[in-house]
Amino acid sequence: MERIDVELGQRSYPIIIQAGLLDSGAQWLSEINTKRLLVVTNEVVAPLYLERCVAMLASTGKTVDTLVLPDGEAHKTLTTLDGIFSRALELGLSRDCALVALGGGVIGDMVGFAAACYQRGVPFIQIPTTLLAQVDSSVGGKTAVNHPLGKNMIGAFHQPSLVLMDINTLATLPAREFAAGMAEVIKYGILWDADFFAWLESHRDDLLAQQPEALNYAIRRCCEIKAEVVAQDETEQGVRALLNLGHTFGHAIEAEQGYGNWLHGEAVATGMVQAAELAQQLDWLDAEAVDRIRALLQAFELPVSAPEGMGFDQFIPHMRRDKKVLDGRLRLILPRTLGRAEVVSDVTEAQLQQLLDPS
Ligand SMILES: NC(=O)c1ccc[n+]([C@@H]2O[C@H](COP(=O)([O-])OP(=O)(O)OC[C@H]3O[C@@H](n4cnc5c(N)ncnc54)[C@H](O)[C@@H]3O)[C@@H](O)[C@H]2O)c1
Ligand SMILES: O=C(O)C(=O)C[C@@H](O)[C@H](O)[C@H](O)COP(=O)(O)O
Ligand SMILES: [Zn+2]
Repeated sequence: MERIDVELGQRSYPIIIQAGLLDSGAQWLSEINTKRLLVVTNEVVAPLYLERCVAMLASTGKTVDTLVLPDGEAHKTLTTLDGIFSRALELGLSRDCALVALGGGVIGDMVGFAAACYQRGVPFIQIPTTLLAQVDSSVGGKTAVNHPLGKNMIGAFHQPSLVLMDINTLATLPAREFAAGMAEVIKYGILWDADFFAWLESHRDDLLAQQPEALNYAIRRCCEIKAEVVAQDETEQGVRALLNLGHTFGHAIEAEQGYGNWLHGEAVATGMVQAAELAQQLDWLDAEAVDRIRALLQAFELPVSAPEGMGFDQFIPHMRRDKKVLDGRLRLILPRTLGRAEVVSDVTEAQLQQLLDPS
């Protein structure tokens, strides 16, 4: 069992990583001061894990209700959120309830946002079941839904009270979703920890085979980094923006292609290569480092170039709406070297055009 604490004063919480936790996690609920839980999941995860999750939660003596949502990024909307509120109200849940997110990042982001809003805020618990959710989205309290004009545009910072990760749930994850999670894993190596990046390169085959020790280490290291960054800067006033490496380009791809057509991790993989290429253009990063980033992502069969037909004119309207824009200026996260990223606010549109419309 691994325990990592996200240190945020009164909003601190533990991340517990353990195989089998879906059945054995009840002890961690003792500090959640509520008698009623609403578990929200989706139609793919429900048949796999809902019954076991409910049995584990109910063994604490709490009353457990459920809600099963449609699956997919296209449903990460205000309309779906309204369904969560309706279910909670129909059940008569008051402020002393807690919501439980059982699923990937889409469920986690929506349930977290519902918890931030329902009766002006109730606690929530993350039980992430995708690699992406375990290494990234279940930690740190960014919650949101999408808007047709932009990713995660409507949301709130609302920290979970507990994160329970059962790595056994990854056994049922489709290969494409596993790869998408690896994009965010590789992100931490590029932006924060060069040794971790090198470890990922040298354990590539173990990770591709989903060898448990390698997977466990990768998940733990990502959670440690995310916990450290979030503890320093909960609401992205500074260092937390680095976790957005590749996302200005990536979110543009997701929105432009239609939510769900490119997976978040796939779009971020391409966005990180674009950020690395831009850093090379600025003489920050040498060609060898860019090649290493590209090669590691490609080893997991992640895309490393923009979708067909998507150039400067398609990227730029989305990029101008990015949440990091300040005073009308784009702020991009670029790798300075492998293992260190920085916020840059003086990239010109001409430089972006050179990157996005090559030839
Ligand atoms: N809040 C954050 O800090 C943060 C960080 C990164 C990403 N995100 C968000 O997370 C979302 C992406 O999350 P995701 O990649 O987990 O996608 P997802 O939630 O759509 O899950 C991927 C697919 O796997 C299915 N699934 C989930 N668990 C499974 C399991 N154990 N076995 C089989 N199938 C399973 C899901 O139903 C879905 O079809 C995006 O909306 C992204 O914006 C948020
Ligand atoms: O936790 C963060 O901070 C991140 O930026 C993590 C990202 O991987 C994640 O996709 C996040 O949801 C993006 O945030 P946004 O503010 O750009 O919507
Ligand atoms: Zn992300």
